[in-house]
Amino acid sequence: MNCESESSFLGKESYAALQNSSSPRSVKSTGRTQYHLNPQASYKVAILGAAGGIGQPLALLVKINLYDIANVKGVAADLSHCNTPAQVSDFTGPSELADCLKGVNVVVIPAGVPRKPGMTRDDLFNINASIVKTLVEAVADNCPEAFIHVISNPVNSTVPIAAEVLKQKGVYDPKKLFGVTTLDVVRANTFVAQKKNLRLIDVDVPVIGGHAGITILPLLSKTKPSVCFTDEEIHELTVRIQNAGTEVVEAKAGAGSATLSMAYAAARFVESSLRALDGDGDVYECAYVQSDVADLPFFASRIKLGKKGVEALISSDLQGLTEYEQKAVEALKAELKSSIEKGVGFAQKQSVAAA
Ligand SMILES: NC(=O)C1=CN([C@@H]2O[C@H](COP(=O)(O)OP(=O)(O)OC[C@H]3O[C@@H](n4cnc5c(N)ncnc54)[C@H](O)[C@@H]3O)[C@@H](O)[C@H]2O)C=CC1
Ligand SMILES: O=C([O-])CC(=O)C(=O)O
Repeated sequence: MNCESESSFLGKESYAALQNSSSPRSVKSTGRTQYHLNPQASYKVAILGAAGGIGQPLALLVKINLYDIANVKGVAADLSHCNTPAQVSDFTGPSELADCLKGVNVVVIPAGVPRKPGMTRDDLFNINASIVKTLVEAVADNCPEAFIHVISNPVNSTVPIAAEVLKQKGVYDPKKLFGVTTLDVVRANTFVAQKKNLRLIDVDVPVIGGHAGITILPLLSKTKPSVCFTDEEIHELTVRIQNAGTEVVEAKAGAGSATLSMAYAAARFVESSLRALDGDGDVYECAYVQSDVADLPFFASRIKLGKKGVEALISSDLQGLTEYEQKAVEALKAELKSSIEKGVGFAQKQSVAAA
């Protein structure tokens, strides 16, 4: 089955809700409250892992091509009754993956297993590394020009795996590969607004580094609007943001990790990507990408998104850091480096084994 969105990727109502409840800097900095995608344009988004805890609510917000190894027909049938313009199609199993990906502009990958209490994200490596590798190979074969959003954990390693796979296939464009760290920003904005009694819509905290434990580093000194924090508040907020995923894993007590907030965050990142593809010249998000801002090959920072993907890395966020933040940047480097090397090593070994 093939599908195409008729006008915008979200139904009018979902799109408006998302616009009103998220606060990307770009929207505020231009004084705009809403960006409308070109009604003549048509974009395709595929979700790989669409039957899962993240995939289903994400599909509600971004209903387009849904793929899973599990049956995704019911999810598609259910969503198809929403009176929103985007069409939804379902694809199940490896034999339908190529059809799902043909002509797609944005591929979102939440396929893989989630954590249970007591596990680290890295404990998911053995299962999720192969899943991401296989799916990215299919992306390389069927829609090599697409923006790729990697959600599957451990993101610090799965993104380098995806990069190696794309290199092996000869189609790597570092500007189009993203580890999705939007949830870290969403959490930082929420927790800061709560703590300081600010309007949520006004708050924007850049989060840099990676997506696990101490590699998640909110730059509270760069919060917009400018806010004064005590040292205790900075430490408490930083630790809460770093452990927020674990907070949800423990509260769910074995039933998985964050799904609804992740779907919300992923929909925001998809929306930003589509706005960029559509020609909006003012789109900024944080994401984990190939980078040169911190002596590591991959690093999360604010980026400017354009039609061709990453247009600029906003390295100025790393200047003028507080002593606390500088120490935290230095402290995260060893763990992030080792996660990157683990991902690269895995992909290279697999390639040698296959040769
Ligand atoms: N980047 C981030 O901020 C976050 C990342 N995650 C990660 O997202 C991933 C998914 O989480 P959930 O949706 O809660 O898990 P889930 O288990 O509910 O769903 C995963 C889905 O992936 C599917 N799947 C497995 N192998 C596949 C394959 N080869 N091809 C296509 N689909 C496949 C499964 O059938 C399932 O429907 C986990 O690795 C989790 O750690 C979760 C929250 C936040
Ligand atoms: O904590 C997890 O395993 C899922 C995740 O990445 C998050 O919620 O940030």
